Amino acid sequence: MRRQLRRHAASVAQSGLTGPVDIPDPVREDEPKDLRSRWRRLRQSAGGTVRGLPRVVKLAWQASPVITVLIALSTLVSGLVPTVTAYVAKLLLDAVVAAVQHHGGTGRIVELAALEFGVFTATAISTALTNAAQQLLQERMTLTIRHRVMDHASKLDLQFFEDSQSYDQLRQASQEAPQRPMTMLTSALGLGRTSITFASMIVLLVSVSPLLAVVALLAPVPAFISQAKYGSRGFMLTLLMSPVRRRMDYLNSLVTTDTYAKETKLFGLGPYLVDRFLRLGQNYYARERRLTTRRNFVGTAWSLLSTLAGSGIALYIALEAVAGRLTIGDLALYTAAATAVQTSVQGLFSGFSGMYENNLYLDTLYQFLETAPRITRPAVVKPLPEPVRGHIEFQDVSFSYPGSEEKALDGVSFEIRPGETVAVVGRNGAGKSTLFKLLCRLYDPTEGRILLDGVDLREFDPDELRTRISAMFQDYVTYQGTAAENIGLGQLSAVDDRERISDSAARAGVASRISRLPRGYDSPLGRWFDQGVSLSGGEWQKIALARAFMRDAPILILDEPTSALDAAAEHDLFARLRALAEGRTTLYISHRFSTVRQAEKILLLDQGRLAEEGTHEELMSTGGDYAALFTLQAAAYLEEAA
Ligand SMILES: Nc1ncnc2c1ncn2[C@@H]1O[C@H](COP(=O)(O)OP(=O)(O)OP(=O)(O)O)[C@@H](O)[C@H]1O
Repeated sequence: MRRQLRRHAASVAQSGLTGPVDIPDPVREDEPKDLRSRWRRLRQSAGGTVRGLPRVVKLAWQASPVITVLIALSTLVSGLVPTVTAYVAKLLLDAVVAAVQHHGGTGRIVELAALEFGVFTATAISTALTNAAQQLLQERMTLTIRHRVMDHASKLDLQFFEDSQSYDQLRQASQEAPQRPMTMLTSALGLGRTSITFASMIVLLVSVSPLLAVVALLAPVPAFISQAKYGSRGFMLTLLMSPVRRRMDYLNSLVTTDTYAKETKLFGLGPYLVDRFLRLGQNYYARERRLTTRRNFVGTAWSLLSTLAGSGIALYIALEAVAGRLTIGDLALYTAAATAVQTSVQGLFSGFSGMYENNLYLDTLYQFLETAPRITRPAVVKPLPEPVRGHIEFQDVSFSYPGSEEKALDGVSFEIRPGETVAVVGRNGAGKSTLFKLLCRLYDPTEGRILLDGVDLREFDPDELRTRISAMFQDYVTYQGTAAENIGLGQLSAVDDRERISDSAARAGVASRISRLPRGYDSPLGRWFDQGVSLSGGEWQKIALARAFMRDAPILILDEPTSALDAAAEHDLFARLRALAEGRTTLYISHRFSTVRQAEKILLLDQGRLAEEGTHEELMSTGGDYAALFTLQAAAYLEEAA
């Protein structure tokens, strides 16, 4: 079923922004015709349904053994309650009839009434216990799972986050899955409770009349069949609709989120997006309505058959009671039992389908938890040299992103001496950021190797290695925290070290701006929280730079550090870069050649290959691509100046 659904999901309304809003019918696979293959299919889906159960029980046990036992016991009790209640009611009725007929003897009636009171009290207590236990277990299990998901996500490779399929898995695992194990457990408990009621009722009925037991069992079959048919269609529809719902959520966020508001207004997208949302919603509703109406009408027709059979039997029993072959109590018992059996058959079905659906979600959760990071500590860890000198060597390094044929880096070799300042340049998509990611060991090269102080990066502990690198990426984070936190997070151990934080801010050229904030370093930044200060793009970039400067690491990596800075701030930063980079090996990416020329070495990448390497003067004199690009930019400035 999953494969089928995935096929359809892909064909629904493409990107969601344009294209058709129709929702195709789920195409059902050819139904198996012969009995044996039907049986096999039933077994498969039943197997798939209960597969997840042991894992869930284990989770519940880990979350709280006491509550788990309590829930199991109360399930047993509440499963028996309807049968015991029906039986006591029968005894009571029989006693009443006997008393009426013999005019007197109310002692037994009082006893039975007391027993009935006892049963009701036990029911109320067990229901209250079950509810409380379920709520508590829900909280604990959700917490346990969210913690496990978060913990696991924090250990996964960057690749996992940059790949859309696995990222989807993560979203599902963190948003959908945490509630599922408890829902699964609740379904399973419901199933257990219903099974107990069902079995005990049948036993009770057999004791009254085996024929009645058979009839009571057969009467709900038509209703069961219609439930099964429409129930599974409903589930398929829900899954088929999930990409549609996701699209609707996306459209909704485009119109209601601050970051999109500017463009939405400027391009006049509001009415268009609202209209798409509405059309998708109407389509969705129409499908839902069709299924719901059919399910209810056809379901009712089928269950009328059951009602007919049940009423016939009730009449038969009534006549038998009149004839004195059955008691009034038996009549009452049958009525109660027939209703209970019918409800439990429906309960069994919905329990099964609920478990089936939850199991699909659980599969995703476990798949996610089983994903192992590839970039891990080697079996034999080489300790990092003390101190790290920062001698970097790329030896014939090639790299393709997973799932991509193209090489983002292709046979790149170069060497950077300790303490050298290197600029990496090249057109968009040339592979500059990729080179940085490899150096931080966020990915491993597909071919070749990268050496730090003569040792392959893969021989170090990756976490240790990263503590020796300060980096600022192109898509730096703007944390919704105070100015001090935004900077201090660059070196967690010094997050409270105000002196170091203000020193880093000064180096990034943002100290005076922070001092002008209402509460200085304690001012909250960003608009998510009350009284947060909105910074400009360039100011945020300086904060990110300050964060990179927090770490006193031997390697400094800056990916377009001045892309949002004004000309004066950029000039100021590069004028000080020498001092800032003192004693560290520094690599930076920049598209502005005025800032590149002062680097001790320039690497020009072109479509993943290292096309040119040297100082500004050397590259200018060779008259290659660098010289051409430099002249192009310089000419533009000169023209403007002229
Ligand atoms: N996560 C990714 N998955 C697949 N391909 C990627 C990924 N990131 C980048 N690429 C591809 O790798 C190539 C190099 O990208 P990279 O980001 O290294 O370029 P860049 O030189 O930094 O470009 P820019 O100057 O635009 O920042 C591009 O063709 C890009 O499409």
